[in-house]
Amino acid sequence: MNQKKTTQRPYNLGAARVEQVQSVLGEVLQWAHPADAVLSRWMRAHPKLGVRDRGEVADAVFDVLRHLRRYRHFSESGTGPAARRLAILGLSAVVTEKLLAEALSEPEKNWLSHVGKIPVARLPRAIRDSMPDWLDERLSALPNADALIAAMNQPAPLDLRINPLKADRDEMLAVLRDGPAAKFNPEPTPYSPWGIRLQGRPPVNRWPMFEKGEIEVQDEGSQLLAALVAPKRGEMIIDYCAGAGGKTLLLGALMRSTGRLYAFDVSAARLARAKPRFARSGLSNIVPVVIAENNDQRVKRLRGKAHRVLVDAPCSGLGTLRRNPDLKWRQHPESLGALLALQARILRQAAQCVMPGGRLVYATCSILPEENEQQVEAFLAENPEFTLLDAGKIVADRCKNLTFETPMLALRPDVHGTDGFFAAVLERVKPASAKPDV
Ligand SMILES: C[S@@+](CC[C@H](N)C(=O)[O-])C[C@H]1O[C@@H](n2cnc3c(N)ncnc32)[C@H](O)[C@@H]1O
Repeated sequence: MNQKKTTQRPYNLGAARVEQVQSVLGEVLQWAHPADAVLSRWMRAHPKLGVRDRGEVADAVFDVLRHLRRYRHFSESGTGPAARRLAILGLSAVVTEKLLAEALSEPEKNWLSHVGKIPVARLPRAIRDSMPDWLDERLSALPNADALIAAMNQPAPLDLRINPLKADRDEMLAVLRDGPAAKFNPEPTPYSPWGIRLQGRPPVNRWPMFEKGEIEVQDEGSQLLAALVAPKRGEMIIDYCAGAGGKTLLLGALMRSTGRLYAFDVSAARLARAKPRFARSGLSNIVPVVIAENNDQRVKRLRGKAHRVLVDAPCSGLGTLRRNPDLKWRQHPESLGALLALQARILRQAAQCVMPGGRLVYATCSILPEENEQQVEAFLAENPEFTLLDAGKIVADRCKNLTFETPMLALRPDVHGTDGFFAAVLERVKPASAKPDV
């Protein structure tokens, strides 16, 4: 008998998992980089881990980020390194009790059982639902804040968008339901005519329909923004903050690859990431342009020329907490102040490109009024040649059952099941002389 083999301790998967999560948290909680970037780097450095291992580590890290304040409150009791206690709490939401028990000492087991009995509902909301005070205060001012915050603390499903140039939603749904995607339970999105919602963590970018440019990953809310821009064939459209091209792609397809669609951004790196997506999509009407922050000559040349200008503004991203829970810890009131000034500046610059009778669409993935309604109101006060149109009426054609209480589009995870998105459509009125005589 092999003596060595019988005396070797069996591999303790639970202990390994706690160490893995603790090690990722050690870096993520320094807030130097976005959590998904830290996780991707860590995964690349651990190529031998299987799909399930990766999934459990990522889920536990994201669970800690969602519930960080509550977990820190729980971690005030217990002993050992704080990051280990956080890792244990995150894993307790993700793996089986049996697996976790393999990793824990007796005092740790007792501590976990003790915190499991704390009546969470009696904790103050900012601790219970893990919001920094400044954000909890701002969210309190919104209608049904409890429901909104609770929904933002849930993981999001994965939304796909078909490329209307290359695919039909019903046919794609049938293909997905018939193949290996069936286990992710594909369903049509409730509002967007191009969306398919999946549950779980499907490896979409390895699917042939993704490689062929027939589908893209895009939250339903983001798809609805393209419906709101409502570009037509042959028009000249500017996507002023195109980034990695998420919205550009759908705008280009809605134009049936005709006309001209400028994809502007100040970040060459972001636009570079858009290029393979543009190539896969089969669109030939997109013109990517890296613009300068101020006094850009290309922008000047397009003064008064565009039918539609979309400003998908840099924002706090606080509408996307379901996917990016670290943002609530990485954003601060001071960074918000700088963003507000930048949004107002971009809006002013982009507005100059809109032709008389054309439209400016201002959008964010934030739920904070100062980035949204208040920006639009300030812009309208300074620019009386623009008027606010009714967003609900504009999307009604394409998106059934989508209504809003004000003329602006405001999507919420608790109400619409999308990320939090905001958009307003502003039309530049034609000067009186340009109107036909009656
Ligand atoms: C919300 S992201 C855009 C996301 C993109 N539209 C999409 O759907 O994937 C905002 C973008 O604004 C860009 N940006 C920041 N300052 C800008 C400026 N002054 N002019 C134009 N774009 C700017 C950022 O580089 C970033 O890519």
